[in-house]
Amino acid sequence: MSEVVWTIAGSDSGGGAGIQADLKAMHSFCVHGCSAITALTAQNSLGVEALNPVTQAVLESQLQALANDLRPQAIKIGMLANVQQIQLVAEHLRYYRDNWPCPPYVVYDPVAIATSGDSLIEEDAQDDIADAIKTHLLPLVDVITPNVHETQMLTGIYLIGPDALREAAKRLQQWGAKSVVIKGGHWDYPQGYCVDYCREGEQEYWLGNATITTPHSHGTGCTLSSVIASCLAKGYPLKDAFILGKAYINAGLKSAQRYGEGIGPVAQTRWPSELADFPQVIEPGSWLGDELDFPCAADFNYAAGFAPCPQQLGLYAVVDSVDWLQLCLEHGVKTVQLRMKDCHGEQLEEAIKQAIALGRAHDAQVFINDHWQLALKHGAYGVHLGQQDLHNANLRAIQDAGLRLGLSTHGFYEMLLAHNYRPSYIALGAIYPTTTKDMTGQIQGLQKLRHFVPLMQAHYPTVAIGGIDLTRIAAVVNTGVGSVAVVRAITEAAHPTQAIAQLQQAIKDGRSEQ
Ligand SMILES: Cc1ncc(COP(=O)(O)OP(=O)(O)O)c(N)n1
Ligand SMILES: Cc1ncsc1CCOP(=O)(O)O
Ligand SMILES: [Mg+2]
Repeated sequence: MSEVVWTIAGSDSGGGAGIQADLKAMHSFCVHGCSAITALTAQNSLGVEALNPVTQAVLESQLQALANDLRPQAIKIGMLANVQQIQLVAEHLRYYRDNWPCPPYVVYDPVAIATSGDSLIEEDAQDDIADAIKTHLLPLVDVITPNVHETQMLTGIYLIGPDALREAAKRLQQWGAKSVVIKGGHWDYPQGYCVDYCREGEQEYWLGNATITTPHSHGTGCTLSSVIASCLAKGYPLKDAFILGKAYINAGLKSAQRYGEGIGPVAQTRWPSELADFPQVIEPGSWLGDELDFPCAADFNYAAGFAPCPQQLGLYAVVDSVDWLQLCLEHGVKTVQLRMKDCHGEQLEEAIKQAIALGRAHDAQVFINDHWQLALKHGAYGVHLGQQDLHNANLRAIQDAGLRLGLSTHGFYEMLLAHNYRPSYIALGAIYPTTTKDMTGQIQGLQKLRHFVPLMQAHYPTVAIGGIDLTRIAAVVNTGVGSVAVVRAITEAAHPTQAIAQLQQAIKDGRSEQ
């Protein structure tokens, strides 16, 4: 059953923004959208002709009907036309928070001005509205998604550079919003780029892409916040929800069309699957990172990438000893990783040397986990690193020495971060629960793997890892993933050599069915 998401927002008679956009975006992300309408705006592509807020009773009755039967996993709030509506919605949200066993995520897009430049709040009450938002609504909001104008209107901070965005986001958090996404669509900093900022608790990250030039951008704010709400409802972390929202908007801007004589709507497409539509995670040392003055110590060459490895890595055995490594190689496994967590000093170095030599003797791809210095020293085929290692390892040295680099990822944000480095392969995990490693909160499931593979495999060899065994391997291979990495399916099998043969056969069978 799909998740339920509400939009509490205004109707746009022109069909491009408001609840019309929200419901279409929710449909694209496979959730069931419900609506409580705050105003029946009279709009077309040229502007807003009337606001027509509904009465308190009309709004109240819609919220009651939904609460009685269709409890949501997430609520997106858009246009609230006046102070009374803000207070009413806040009262309801407080009730859900205090009384429902699973209160919904609340995503608030503080719509104040339409793309046409027209106001969407009752103009004589602007200050009162801003005060009511801060006092009543923000303490109940998980994510607020203002654009630069709305951020300035709410905080009074003029957004001249990255530090001003940080300060404004902190201020919105002080008023109660847990996370803040500031949309850079109107920021144009650096020129020709759209840079968005997210502050989640104490953490911050920046996403950027070249500006997509089209006049037809009506409804982008409504759409982005609806996608974020839908993805939160589906269990994605905010980082991934934000990225999926950006990719959806980028794809929509690229195919936006004119309807009417003015500003057309962003197109509502489908779940994004083209890497070219995804934003870049901006890191220190990248061009955008330099433009934003991110402090940078390393001189990594982002453009150069890492040496390639075969597109289909096949069965990928991850083992913790040279004996296991040898057994796998002798039984035809061509991709093996030495993952030794409790071995140090000379013993570790000796094991790594032997593993590299065995890999060469069997003409196989042997990756060394974690110990990149020893892998470099002894000329390994490749190194496998986790996301945390990216900031400690000397990636430049690994790159210059021609070693392959495999990177772990756990979702869209980490995939895009990995993509910055142009690694030799990208792994996604854990697909299923596993006892080999604590992956609490990081179980991806098959559905996410189904999104990961088409996005990545035109660009990288892909690997699925975590909890995969003979009973699950067919479903995993069916996603089109290039390689299946396993630990226990081999090392805890009653007959490991037989298990290797069966796993290899399952991969072969799965491929021939594709
Ligand atoms: C193929 C493959 N994918 C992911 C991992 C996990 O690596 P990492 O994140 O470095 O965690 P540890 O393995 O070091 O616990 C992997 N080893 N192999
Ligand atoms: C190292 C690692 N990284 C993500 S899941 C995992 C463990 C996979 O082990 P198993 O195949 O036994 O579930
Ligand atoms: Mg590691």
